[in-house]
Amino acid sequence: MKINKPKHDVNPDLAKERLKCNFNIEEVTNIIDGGKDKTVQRKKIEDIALNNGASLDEVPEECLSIKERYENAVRKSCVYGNLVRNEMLEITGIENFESPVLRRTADAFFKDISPFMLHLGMFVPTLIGQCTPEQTAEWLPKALDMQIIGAYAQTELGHGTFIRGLETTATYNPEKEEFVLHSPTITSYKWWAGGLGKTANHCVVMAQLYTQGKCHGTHLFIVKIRDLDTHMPLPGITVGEIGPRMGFSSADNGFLRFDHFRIPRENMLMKHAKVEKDGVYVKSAKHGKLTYGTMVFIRVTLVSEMSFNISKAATIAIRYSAVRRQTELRPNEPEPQILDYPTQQHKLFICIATAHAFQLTSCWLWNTFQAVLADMKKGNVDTLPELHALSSCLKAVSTSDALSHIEQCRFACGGHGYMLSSNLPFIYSFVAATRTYEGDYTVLLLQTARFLVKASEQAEAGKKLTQTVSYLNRTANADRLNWDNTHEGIIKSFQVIAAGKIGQCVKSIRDRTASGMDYEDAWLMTTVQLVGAAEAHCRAVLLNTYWSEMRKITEASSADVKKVMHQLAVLYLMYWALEKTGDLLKYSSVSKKDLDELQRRYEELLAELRPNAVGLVDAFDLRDEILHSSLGSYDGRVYERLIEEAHKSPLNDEPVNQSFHKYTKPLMLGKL
Ligand SMILES: CCCCCCCC/C=C\CCCCCCCCCCCCCC(=O)SCCNC(=O)CCNC(=O)[C@H](O)C(C)(C)COP(=O)(O)OP(=O)(O)OC[C@H]1O[C@@H](n2cnc3c(N)ncnc32)[C@H](O)[C@@H]1OP(=O)(O)O
Ligand SMILES: Cc1cc2nc3c(=O)[nH]c(=O)nc-3n(C[C@H](O)[C@H](O)[C@H](O)COP(=O)(O)OP(=O)(O)OC[C@H]3O[C@@H](n4cnc5c(N)ncnc54)[C@H](O)[C@@H]3O)c2cc1C
Repeated sequence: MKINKPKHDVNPDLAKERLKCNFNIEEVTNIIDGGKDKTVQRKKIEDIALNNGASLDEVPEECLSIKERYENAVRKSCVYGNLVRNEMLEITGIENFESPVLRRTADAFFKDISPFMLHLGMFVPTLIGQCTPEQTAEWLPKALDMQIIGAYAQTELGHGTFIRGLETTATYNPEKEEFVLHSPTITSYKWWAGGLGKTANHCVVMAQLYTQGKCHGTHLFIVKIRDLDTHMPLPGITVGEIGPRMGFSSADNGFLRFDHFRIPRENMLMKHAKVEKDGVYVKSAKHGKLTYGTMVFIRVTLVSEMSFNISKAATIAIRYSAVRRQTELRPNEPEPQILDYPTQQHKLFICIATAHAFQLTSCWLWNTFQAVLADMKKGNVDTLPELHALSSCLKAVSTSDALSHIEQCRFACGGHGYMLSSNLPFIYSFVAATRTYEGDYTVLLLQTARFLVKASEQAEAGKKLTQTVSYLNRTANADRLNWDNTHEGIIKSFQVIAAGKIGQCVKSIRDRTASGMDYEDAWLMTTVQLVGAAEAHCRAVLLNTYWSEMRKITEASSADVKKVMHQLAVLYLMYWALEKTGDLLKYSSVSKKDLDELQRRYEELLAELRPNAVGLVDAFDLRDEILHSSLGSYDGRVYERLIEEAHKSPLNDEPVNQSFHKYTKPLMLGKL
């Protein structure tokens, strides 16, 4: 495999680590990419991005003012967008505009985020999923060619989670064959939409549809908000940026208010429902929630996005841990590499395993999503509820796990991990948002819980369940599982934990309704348990999917690769078993002795993986331009880079800052 040769000598400790690696790194890279041809394609696309002005910053993004950051991000987005349009999509195929490879190369341009991300990330997918063929022909080519730039404006100041509570109205006027968009209250301001504040000239808007005096609930509309030539907001539109945030600092999340703003009837996205010229409302959808389709799509893609973010953080923290030496273990011996500490390995090796677990699960979820889309094309929506339940819990758990693992990576890098130049704070604040957007963690787990409670009742009634909950058919009446200290035994025990928790929720709801509570209150009182049950179900799905997909995908691999991939998956199983010992004790016959044995094996496994740690993160094949990290570069020049980055601070532009003469000196002299 062609590696990008470092310009400098590699740090000797890191070089030694690479000699220790006992498997073929390229083979693992190919597995992660989904095949050798995909690796070749990825590298080709990365070359295009990296040879054409990536990392265009003279001054680090974070040292710029809010305005400069935004303007710089727009400049780079245009260079990048042009490359996507003219060169990269040629390779991926236009239908793969959401390819993870494009997403990955975007990181070479933006440490933080592109103001155009939501254009490709949500606007275009909404057009694809919600337009009639005529509307698709009208809007999609323009959007893909970036003749129009869009945002996705759903959330309002008053409501994000509860979509049915949105207040923006779209009232149909049959005389003029127009919808009138209006924001009737302060809480109905559209709020948060990425790229809306300053960049977009169009947006998809979710609004309550009124026609013939009746509200038909939320529907989607495409709205031109700015003049294409002057970029001035159109009359009736108030639009702007919502202000500084924890992350997303180079983008322009926006607000939007409509004052009786008129759009043609054809601008309602009419794939699933339409309003006829005379105002008659016609619903063609076989399922009530198809207008939520873009959200399901993004939730599916976020699982792979989390794998990518964990792999970046793990690469940084593990390379750094090989270079960093700290604390004398024995007198007169060199300080050990911090990677030699089992506590460090405990923080970090799970990150490698989790990146693999999420990658394999995301491929499986993507295939499930495609199968559901194919069913829906044939008019069958029966498989949608299971997809919604799966994508909801996997989005919730993958974003939440990614966040805590990335935080561990930062902890693992000590003080230097707190530096923006390490890139860990950027990765962390980006992922922190994913736990909230596209459906908050708790809210999405409660959606999965609704599905699980129904499934549990069906299992009780002897009905055969769909694949991801079929374990309820086998375990619904099981009291306590006989502990079986094998890999399959651990997976089964997680299924029993999930079944036990779901069963307990059903019982709590029934007990509460039996004692006179109405169903809504009984459900509400049980929500803490329901969130736990949905999380447990998600863990069972993740463990089972990772294990079975890993075995499938490594069937033809070399013995060494098989071994290390197997070790990672076992580490993942053991890590979660040890994290959930309380649940295991409650729902299985596991003993203290069994758990002690599991702990011992886990610690041995950390030591077995230790020589391959750097090789495993090298296999993620994240080029320095994508990692943007003073701590995680391939050559391990950690200290040199920290000093180089320090010199870039604008505060070092002059030896004495003017504030000394203005304020500090007068204070010192008592002349303030
Ligand atoms: C061009 C230049 C280059 C630029 C460089 C860019 C480079 C980029 C390269 C590539 C791009 C790739 C990008 C990939 C990364 C993507 C990043 C995206 C960033 C996204 C930013 C964030 C965007 C947002 O946040 S948008 C807003 C999202 N909002 C939400 O998610 C709201 C959450 N709330 C809900 O979903 C719902 O309100 C709810 C589900 C909680 C409740 O809905 P409800 O009240 O209507 O329903 P009920 O609870 O009553 O349920 C009734 C019934 O319906 C079922 N249900 C609910 N939802 C669904 C569904 N979606 N599908 C199917 N069924 C559903 C529910 O289960 C109930 O069923 P029952 O059977 O139980 O009745
Ligand atoms: C960086 C970022 C980018 C975004 N981009 C976009 C965008 O491009 N377009 C767009 O439309 N939106 C966007 N959003 C908005 C985002 O989708 C919402 O913030 C998100 O869906 C959460 O909704 P909320 O803010 O209303 O939270 P709330 O619903 O107010 O949640 C607050 C708390 O209440 C809890 N809660 C709420 N409802 C329930 C319930 N039923 N049961 C139990 N607990 C509950 C939640 O768990 C949470 O702890 C973005 C948000 C962020 C942070």
